[in-house]
Amino acid sequence: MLIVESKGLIKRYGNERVLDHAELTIKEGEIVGLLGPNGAGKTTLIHALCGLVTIDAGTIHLFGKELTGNLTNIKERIGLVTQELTIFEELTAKENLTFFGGLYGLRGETLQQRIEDALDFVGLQSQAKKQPKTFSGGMKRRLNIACSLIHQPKLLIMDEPTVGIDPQSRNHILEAVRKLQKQGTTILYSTHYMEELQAIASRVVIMDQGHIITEGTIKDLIATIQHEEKINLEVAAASGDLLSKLQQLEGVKQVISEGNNLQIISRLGAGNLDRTLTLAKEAGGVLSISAEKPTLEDVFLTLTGKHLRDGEEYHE
Ligand SMILES: Nc1ncnc2c1ncn2[C@@H]1O[C@H](COP(=O)(O)OP(=O)(O)OP(=O)(O)O)[C@@H](O)[C@H]1O
Repeated sequence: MLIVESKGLIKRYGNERVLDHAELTIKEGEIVGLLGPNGAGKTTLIHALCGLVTIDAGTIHLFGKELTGNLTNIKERIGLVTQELTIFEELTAKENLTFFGGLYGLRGETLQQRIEDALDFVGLQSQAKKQPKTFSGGMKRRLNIACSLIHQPKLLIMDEPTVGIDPQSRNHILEAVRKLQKQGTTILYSTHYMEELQAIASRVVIMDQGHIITEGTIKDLIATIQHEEKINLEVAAASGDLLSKLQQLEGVKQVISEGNNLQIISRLGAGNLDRTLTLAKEAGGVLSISAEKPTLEDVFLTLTGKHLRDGEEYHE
């Protein structure tokens, strides 16, 4: 079953088309990664899917129903983790969850059980009675996620949930996302961090200038780009003779040397690792070697001509 189906979405701010025929489908049980450079329209798309911005044209179906008119029945099945924190700093973690649970009509024992489950899910059980103002940035983000899970949504939409957080909190969040998927939740996950998608996404959708420019599994996306293989080599002695022999290997496009560090760039599939190693050993020995395969970052760069935003330092 399709949980999300948007067709021909257009959203204008002034003369700018922020969404320009954005088409997105998400099947039940998928974790779909949403990637795009700054300003691509990801947050606008997410807000449109949650009914938070009105669209100028197009249709959105969630759980098979069109997102128009009375939305309560649809909205209660969605959880949104916003980019900005939506928790109350002066309330304890438990009081925050009680508040958000109350908004969904949860009461009594059910609410208490959900609060425990939500805290457990994000690894904050021991912090239940503490105020978020005493938390690290990562703990606040985890509480923010717990608040959006309290009503056990069938579709969870996460808009850059790990920006600027510590590695431990990031791992907690990725682990929680995997667990949610196993429990049957469908997830749309927007991020700038390729390695997160590598770890969790069933499928990746790349967005630029208001529309989806490509989508597929990470493996399939990488297979679509013609790329080079790179071998990085540190040798005992980078003689002119070695450089010229490496240059003559079949499929080698370029040999870049910087002291005893060499980078050999070959056509994809040239399979020069063994031959490179043999030549370097004959020339005096190899201190280190590594091979680089094309990554999702390369796909992104090829398609958009842009780098993703540099990863921020985390701050506590
Ligand atoms: N309320 C608004 N009024 C006017 N312009 C807006 C508004 N909201 C977004 N925009 C513009 O729409 C474009 C897309 O913004 P959006 O936040 O959807 O991008 P994004 O892909 O989520 O970017 P980021 O990765 O930086 O969060 C940007 O040019 C932004 O300035």
